[in-house]
Amino acid sequence: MRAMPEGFRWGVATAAYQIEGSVSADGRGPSIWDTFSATPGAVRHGDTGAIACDHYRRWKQDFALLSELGVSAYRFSLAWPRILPEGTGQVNQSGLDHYRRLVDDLLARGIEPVVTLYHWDLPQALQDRGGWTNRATIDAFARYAEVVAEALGDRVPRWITLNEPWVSSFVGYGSGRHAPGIADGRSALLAAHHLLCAHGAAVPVLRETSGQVGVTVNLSPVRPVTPEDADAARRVDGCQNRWFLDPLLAGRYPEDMIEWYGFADAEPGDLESIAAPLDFLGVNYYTRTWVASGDRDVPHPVHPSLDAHQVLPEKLPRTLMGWTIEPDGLRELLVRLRTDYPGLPPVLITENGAAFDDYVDPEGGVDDEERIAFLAGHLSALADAIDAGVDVRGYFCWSLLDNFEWAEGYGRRFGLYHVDYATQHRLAKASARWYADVVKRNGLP
Ligand SMILES: OC[C@@H]1[C@@H](O)[C@H](O)[C@@H](O)c2[nH]c(CCc3ccccc3)c[n+]21
Repeated sequence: MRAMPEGFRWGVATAAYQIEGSVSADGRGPSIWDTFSATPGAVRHGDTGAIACDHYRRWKQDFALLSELGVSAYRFSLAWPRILPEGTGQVNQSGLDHYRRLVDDLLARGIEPVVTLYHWDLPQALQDRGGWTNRATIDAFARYAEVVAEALGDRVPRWITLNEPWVSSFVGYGSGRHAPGIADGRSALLAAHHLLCAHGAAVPVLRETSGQVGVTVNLSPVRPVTPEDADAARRVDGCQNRWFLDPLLAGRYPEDMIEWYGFADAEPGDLESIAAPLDFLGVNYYTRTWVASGDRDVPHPVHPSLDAHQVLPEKLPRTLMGWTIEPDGLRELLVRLRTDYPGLPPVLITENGAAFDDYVDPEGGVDDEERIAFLAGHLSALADAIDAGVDVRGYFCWSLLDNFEWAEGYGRRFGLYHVDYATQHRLAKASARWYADVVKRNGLP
């Protein structure tokens, strides 16, 4: 038995654009993901979030699944375009009312709402003015945080300002593989900086509420495939991990990367604002990053697209996303955080999970043993990190439901519950029953 500490929070996570659907209902405005997914070739099979899991209408049944799992917390995101359809200006009360209902139902179930303000669905109207490359978007985000704090501030116990600023900036503005589909290195750096500044502007606003405040970053330990790749690996670590951890936790950008990028867009006061004290750090972990520079160095300044540099050692098992299955990477990254960042606040694992080729068998079940093994391995590694002294307060499995997996569309299933998109029927996979037992025991059997 690997028991987690007393009071450990067990949860599952989702995000608005990936599950809600109803993209034009009740005054919602368009987001950059509505625009991007409607762009031919942008998303596999031309999939979009227009319907998704129809959660905007089926949320009450889905919340019954949370009670079935017995989770003590549920992480989800608010759709900025439902609350401020133009990104700024007029507030849409219907949008706020929807999320008030969700939060109140969770509280009535004894489930802690952990609310992400921004999980990639920037209002298109803001992107029309440059989006995250426009410094004005910082103020727009701060105003959005004020509107949300006023509406929900008395009943949300934990706020997450941003989900994964690295993906929003380097994948959305650097590689172009995510919305808004821009492939420009300098835009990626500007977007990353303004996202961090937006986080810094929102922290004091959310601190006025009764809730704790944090931010979620995706972290991945970086390994060189051969010793000759060590420099390239250090740069990928600098881009993917340190470019966000250093400002957030130490109030500075990493020197080696400032030089590598020639970055000079921080204004006086920015870094102090970004480094606002956090009540917790959200960490999303999925895999290690393997880097082979080969005859090319890490391209300047964008994070190498995963295909070009993710030369995966053949011997390692992979998920359907092509990501290596490396549970010990979770322990490794948490111990590194504790070692390298003295200011590290308590940690929440705000995402961990995997996509496998789920199959509904003739008896109507999904016996996803690979997912159970994946989760068990990562929870064991998490227990090792906690035994090593890392202060981890909770774990959120990605995801409650199969959902819209961004550029991969619906072809990649991460859910504990299988979704038949033709009927919207939810079906508990074997992993859902397994996870419910882990939650009940407060640890691995
Ligand atoms: O890909 C699974 C999940 C997404 O569905 C979540 O919305 C997102 O927060 C999330 N982040 C990561 C790791 C970073 C990453 C995201 C997308 C593409 C490549 C790497 C994996 N996931």
